[in-house]
Amino acid sequence: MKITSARVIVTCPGRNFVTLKIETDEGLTGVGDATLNGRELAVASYLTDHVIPCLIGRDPHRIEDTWQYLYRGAYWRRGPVTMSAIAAVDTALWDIKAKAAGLPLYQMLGGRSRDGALVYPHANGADIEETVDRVGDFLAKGFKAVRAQCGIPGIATTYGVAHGSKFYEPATKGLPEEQIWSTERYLDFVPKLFARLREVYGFGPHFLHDVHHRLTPIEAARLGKSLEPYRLFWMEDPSPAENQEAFRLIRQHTVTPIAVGEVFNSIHDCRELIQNQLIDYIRTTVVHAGGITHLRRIADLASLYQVRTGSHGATDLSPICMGAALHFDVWVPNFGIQEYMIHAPVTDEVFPHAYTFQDGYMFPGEVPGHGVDIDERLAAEYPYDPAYLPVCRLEDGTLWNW
Ligand SMILES: O=C(O)[C@@H](O)[C@@H](O)[C@H](O)[C@H](O)CO
Ligand SMILES: [Mg+2]
Repeated sequence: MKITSARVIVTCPGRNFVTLKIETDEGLTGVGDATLNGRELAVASYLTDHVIPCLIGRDPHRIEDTWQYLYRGAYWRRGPVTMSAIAAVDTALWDIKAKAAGLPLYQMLGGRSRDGALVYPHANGADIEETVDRVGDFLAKGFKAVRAQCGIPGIATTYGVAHGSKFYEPATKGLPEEQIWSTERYLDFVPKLFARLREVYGFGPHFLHDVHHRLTPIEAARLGKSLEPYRLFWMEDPSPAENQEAFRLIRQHTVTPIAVGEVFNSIHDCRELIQNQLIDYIRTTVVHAGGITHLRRIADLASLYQVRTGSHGATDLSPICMGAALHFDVWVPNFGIQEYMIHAPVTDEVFPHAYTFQDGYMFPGEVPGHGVDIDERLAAEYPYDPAYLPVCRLEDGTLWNW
């Protein structure tokens, strides 16, 4: 089999997505997600201008060799743009390989380790009682784990909380929105949210919380300690992780489990965190961490240290990434949980998919490949619409981590 053509499809059904479609001389096609929120066209150009010309004529079955060719062959290694582009190729090739075998992708990875993947959605509200109600809505739908984020008194805009009645969505149209942050107000407030959630729902459901890189290590340690009575499933991204060693300080102070890695793109970003057992869950994804081929390497390293997977699954990762992730999740031995921030109906229409949700779990489906496609005719009706992630400032104007 040979790759005869490949193209990038940029579309905005509700939000922007970048998709790579690879075609072969045997009529089999595969698709991969290449979406990098707020920097979409950089990956589209990387693929169109620099990667696709190298793919034509190659054997699509040689996934590992193609991965190495694009990683080592570029000379300039790693980084979110490069690794998202490689991921798109890798995902599309796994899709083709599984379709050629007539098998769902998880069978190509080694078969099922479990029936379905435990998932968590996002509940958010302007105040504690609204957040408690939103969590209740998800529990009523059968979810067994829910992430809770809440507006903080005295801060106009809080990470993870919707403006008005619209669903929360990270990127906004126009130039980056500026948000204000107060660590002091946040640290005082968050334990009250989880105290109330445990009071209302008891200790049956799993609760998760995303700090979104806002704290210094000692502040993160304080938050972890103050949340211990509420037994969170995890505290996510408590502090920026460029300095992996910094997590030792957090770890020494608290037994609240820690999840990190949605912004990582390489095994080297998390090697020390994993080998020193400074985290409990690794959140690298198919799209931003070099595809299934590289994610598998990260998960295997993590398994040696009893670190489990908890892949990023926000709406800015396309249904193609979600489909591929679910095949990975039902296979990977050291699975923890999968994020499932539910896509808008218009997104689902453009990306028809075989995956389903039932009683707190998601199932990748049994169709050959990863089970997600793109309706190109419909996609063309939603042209690219530039949007940016917000930026964050402290109350005195200092630029901070969003
Ligand atoms: O855990 C999460 O889902 C978040 O951290 C993301 O929504 C993140 O803000 C976006 O993916 C950024 O594009
Ligand atoms: Mg996050």
